[in-house]
Amino acid sequence: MSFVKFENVSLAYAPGGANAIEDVSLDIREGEFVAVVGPSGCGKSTLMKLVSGLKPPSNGYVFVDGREVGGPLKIVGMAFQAANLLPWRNTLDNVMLPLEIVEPFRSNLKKEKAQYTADAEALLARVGLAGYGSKFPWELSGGMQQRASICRALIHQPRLLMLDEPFGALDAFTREELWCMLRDLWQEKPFTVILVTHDLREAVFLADTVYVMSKRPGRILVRKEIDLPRPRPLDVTYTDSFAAYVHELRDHIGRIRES
Ligand SMILES: Nc1ncnc2c1ncn2[C@@H]1O[C@H](COP(=O)(O)OP(=O)(O)OP(=O)(O)O)[C@@H](O)[C@H]1O
Repeated sequence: MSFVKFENVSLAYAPGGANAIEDVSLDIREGEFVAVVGPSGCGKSTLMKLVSGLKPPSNGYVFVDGREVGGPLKIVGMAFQAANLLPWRNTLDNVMLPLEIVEPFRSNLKKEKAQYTADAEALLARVGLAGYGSKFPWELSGGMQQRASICRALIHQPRLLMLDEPFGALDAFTREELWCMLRDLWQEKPFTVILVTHDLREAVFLADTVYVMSKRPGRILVRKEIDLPRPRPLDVTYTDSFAAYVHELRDHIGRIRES
């Protein structure tokens, strides 16, 4: 049974205008780690907006957890390329923000404040930010801000984590560190992930399944299962089988760009 299901979904931002994505069908099972790659403007972020209920489809149906999506979903956590931490809140208060918004946490906040704070501190420690809760975003490096942003996306234990190029602005070493952080968080307690990325190595290292989208209007051209054993150490990125997956995906993208 699929957890996220698209049935022949198209979306035109302007009524009657050109489609941003067209006739997209896909099935994602609960706990699956999916990466979506494709040329710039192919509709990857549009796909995210449809899953999270921020945009309704112009045609077709989007289902999450067996129900048609009809508005913003609370079982979703999101993180983007910019960490977007609120500068006037310290790191701990940034991480705890969803608990002030999402039910049932919001109603229980006063009663459970101590427990929620302990949970947020444990999550920060889990990603290497123990002791940084009282620091403000501008006192953290870019990689630390992004770690905190992922903690904020996960604090309300969403069943679906949506990541839109979360590591795109980071240097190569920090990026690889954060791949491992995400791998470990997911491995420990698998939630469903949809990761939009331009980085094919990132997609192959992290995902169970990689979808390749065409140029606008975005369609799903390829669905590739990544059959590398888990847990995946970073060293797997130096193996021939890893390189073969990356080359195959690069060939698809190359052909799309030429077409
Ligand atoms: N709010 C909007 N109004 C009108 N058109 C939009 C809107 N958002 C996106 N588009 C258009 O829809 C298409 C898909 O955009 P989208 O942001 O989903 O692509 P993307 O694959 O995420 O791009 P990138 O890789 O550059 O981030 C683009 O042609 C874009 O111009």
